[in-house]
Amino acid sequence: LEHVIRLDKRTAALLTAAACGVGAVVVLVQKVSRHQEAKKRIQKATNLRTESLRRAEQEVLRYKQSHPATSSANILMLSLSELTKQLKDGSLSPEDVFYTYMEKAIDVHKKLNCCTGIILESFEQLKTIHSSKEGLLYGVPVSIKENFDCQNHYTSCGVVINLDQPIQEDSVLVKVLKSQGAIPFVKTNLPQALLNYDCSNPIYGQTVNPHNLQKTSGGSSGGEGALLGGGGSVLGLGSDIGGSIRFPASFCGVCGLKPTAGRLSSKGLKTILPGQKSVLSCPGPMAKDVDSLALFMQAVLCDHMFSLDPTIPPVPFNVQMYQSRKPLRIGYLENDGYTQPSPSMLRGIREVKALLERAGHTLVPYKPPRIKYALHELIVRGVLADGGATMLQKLKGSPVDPALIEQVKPYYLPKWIKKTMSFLLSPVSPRVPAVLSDYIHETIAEWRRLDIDVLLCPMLGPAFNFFYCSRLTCAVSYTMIYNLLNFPAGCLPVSTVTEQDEEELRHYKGNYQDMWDRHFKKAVTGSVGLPVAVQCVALPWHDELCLRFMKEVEELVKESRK
Ligand SMILES: CCCCCCCC/C=C\CCCCCCCC(=O)NCC(=O)O
Repeated sequence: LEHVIRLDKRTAALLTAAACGVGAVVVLVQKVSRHQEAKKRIQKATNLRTESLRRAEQEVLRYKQSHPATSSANILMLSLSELTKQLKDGSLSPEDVFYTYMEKAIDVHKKLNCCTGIILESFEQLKTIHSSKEGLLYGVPVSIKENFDCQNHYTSCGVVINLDQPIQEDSVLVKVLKSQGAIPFVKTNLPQALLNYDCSNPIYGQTVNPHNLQKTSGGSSGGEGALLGGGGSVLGLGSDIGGSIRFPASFCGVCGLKPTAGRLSSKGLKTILPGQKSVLSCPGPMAKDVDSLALFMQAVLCDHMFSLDPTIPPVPFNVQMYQSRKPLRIGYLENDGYTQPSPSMLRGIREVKALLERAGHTLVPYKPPRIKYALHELIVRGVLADGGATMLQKLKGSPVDPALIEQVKPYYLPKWIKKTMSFLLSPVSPRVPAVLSDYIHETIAEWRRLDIDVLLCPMLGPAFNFFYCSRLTCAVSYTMIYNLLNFPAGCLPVSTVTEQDEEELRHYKGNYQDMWDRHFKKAVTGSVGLPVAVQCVALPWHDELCLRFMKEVEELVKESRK
């Protein structure tokens, strides 16, 4: 009997070992085949991009040979309002404008890797564009961030799992832009899974900054920022859940508006956390000047959008509010108490504050109520309520991009470890959760108490060195708070980094003097000459007031340079 038991034990051990072996082989085979599948999909997507660029380049060459008199340099110098005027009165042809921007976009892409593909259908659209002459954007080539659905193109959001089928239908905003005579001509790059303010993914690679190739363009609408900053587009469409329109605008020296979420249609705009409602994502324009942002808003806030997406309040653009010049009471913020601004961010605020005061506005110091609570309790717990599980789901079967890895490492930890770490770290780390409350109304009450119309606050910058964005999620404090509050917020360039700013950075300590503060200092080091921006904010649904404030800052800065 003993012999039989011993034999049975041995058999059981052998069978268990064999089962484990088979299991391991199955897991390995699955992993290898997922990896192969991912490689195939990436190859297919990049081949499509290369082919679209090749065909577009050929078409440009053909056009240039038959139209040698086209004055490209002159077209590229025009602001959007001048361009639309000349297209309308016929002094410029849509063909000349289209081929000029197509050539320039390809050229900029070759330097900055900012496009995920050319929208070849735009060549067809150009042939019938004369029927849209009444449109506010007649003949204007517009660049589109990759996460907006465009018929026949992928909407990957930088993740391989989404490289499944090309999209069947244009997003609402793309349809509306076309009906206003705009020509969506190129799709632009973004970071893997969108929840990052760098601009790199395993499909299309890293987009770099037009002012310094050693810096990131910022993200997530980083392809837009780079293309616009490099002069390859005059108007772009981005999206923003934490600053993704404003970061690349700031890093690349262009303007961007995150409108009130719900003002523009998000139908056909892909996000990585569908159903997450605590912090709202929304589409918005990016361009070289504030008037272009306003023109975009005026064009898309039309009956066509309201009928394609009846969830959007049918409120057209308030031109009167945009053009008003009545003196404002302006709250101003120098340091939110969370991320200490870099010297150039702070100088930007102080210089603009002085210009606004000289122009007759009243400036009132402002501090966001309970910033740590808003960031930790409301934003982190809202966006990462599932411990990052939804995001990790999207990364399955594909390499994690080096520009994202530091951010997602903690998401991979088992739930019990995350909970224990959060509990254990709370006494030692000042940057870990607090309590809940009705924060939006508390903030509005503070605005009412101070009697302020708008807010001037720092905009993160200058452009970061590579691989720092994923280590510095805490630096979204100046932008993501307005997604949480759902206040419209825009940013515009006001200066460039000086030698003096760089010198002062050597003494930067940060509000906490912790690991993040040390990372921040390294992230913005070596930035002389790069753009410096400020952020302008208004109350919900007052998008036109936000733009009007931005416009005034833009004019005052321009005037001060004369
Ligand atoms: C430790 C406190 C930090 C406060 C905020 C942390 C929130 C953590 C979650 C993820 C990081 C978010 C980075 C956001 C970057 C901008 C993303 C964006 O706007 N994407 C656009 C879009 O999704 O359309």
